[in-house]
Amino acid sequence: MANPVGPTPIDLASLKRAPKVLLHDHLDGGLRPATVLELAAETGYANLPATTEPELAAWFRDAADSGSLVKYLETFEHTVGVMQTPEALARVARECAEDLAADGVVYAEVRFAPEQHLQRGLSLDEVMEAVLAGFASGESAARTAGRPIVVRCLVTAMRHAARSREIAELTVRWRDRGAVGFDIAGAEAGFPPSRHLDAFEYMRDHSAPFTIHAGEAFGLPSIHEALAFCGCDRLGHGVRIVDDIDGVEPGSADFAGARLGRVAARVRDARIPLEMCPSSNVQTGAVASLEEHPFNLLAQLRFRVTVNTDNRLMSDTTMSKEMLKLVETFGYGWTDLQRFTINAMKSAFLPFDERLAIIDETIKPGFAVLIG
Ligand SMILES: O=c1[nH]cnc2c1ncn2[C@@H]1O[C@H](CO)[C@@H](O)[C@H]1O
Ligand SMILES: [Zn+2]
Repeated sequence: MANPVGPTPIDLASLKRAPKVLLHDHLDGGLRPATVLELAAETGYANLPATTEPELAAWFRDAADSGSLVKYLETFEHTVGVMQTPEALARVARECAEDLAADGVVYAEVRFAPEQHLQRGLSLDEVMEAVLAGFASGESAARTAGRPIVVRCLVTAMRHAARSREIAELTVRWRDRGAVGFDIAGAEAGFPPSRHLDAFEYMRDHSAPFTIHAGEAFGLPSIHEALAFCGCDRLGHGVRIVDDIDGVEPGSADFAGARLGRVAARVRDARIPLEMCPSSNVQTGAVASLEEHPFNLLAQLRFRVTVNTDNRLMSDTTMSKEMLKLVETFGYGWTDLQRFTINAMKSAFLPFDERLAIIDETIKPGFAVLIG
């Protein structure tokens, strides 16, 4: 129904009502601080760097604010450390679905690396079972609370390790039970995507999609490899694609003279989705500040940009907060936010008919109310 008084002002409360789509969110980067403390007590994890909820929340945010991806990733030791039992994994997954739904996310792909959750003897399949059961239970709690959400899982392999082929097989094994795609994550410099070619070949051989963290802490060659050698369907971050665009001054709003190199042109022409995570990129030093984030340049040049959280705990963020930051920095309105949201839904690893239904039945009507 149209809003008789025109567009709703954009603030955190109205953004929470907007139907949002999240493609890049790490399960082990989104725990509630209180849950980290409780799980540590329950499972006997003794290495937490703080003992109260506010101190722990601040510790994650400040430690992640390091300007270096490698240092940023060190904070995951403590979240992964408390996610080693089926009960803990299921609880974290359930709360993740509930928290996203409460923020107005209607579709989410949440990723994690099963190989990091074997410290207490679980098998890879037991880890998958616990996490997917947690998502299902979170979905049903959200439905009961009147905020329905669809949550699917992306299965990540760690790029410094050597289990990616096995993880790709795990993904395909679970694909009809909620695992919709595969990913590689972890430190990027020194660990190029081409180290994991056999995993990507396995995915392609099984007609199964994957995304690759590329162009975050390392430059254009990483993006080129991810596309040309590995054949990824989406790019995690991909911010360094800006290195292949000339003719625009950093921070300038004049995009008319932009010239795209071959890789950037390929990304735009093939409509390769970019999973952009603004706050995370500032924390890891991938960009110097939000003002200098290439999100707006890429959006204006009509790359298929999407808005994501990456790690809600480390960045003290939500989808609504990421959108608010973009609105405040670049002056976006509801129609821009709707475009980014539809970009994301079109790029999801969900079957086409299900994507279309969410766009037509949830996203467009939800934004229509706000646009007025
Ligand atoms: O922005 C990122 N870049 C690369 N790796 C990441 C990022 N955020 C999290 N992880 C890594 O992915 C693992 C599985 O979820 C996390 O444990 C963390 O090591
Ligand atoms: Zn990530």
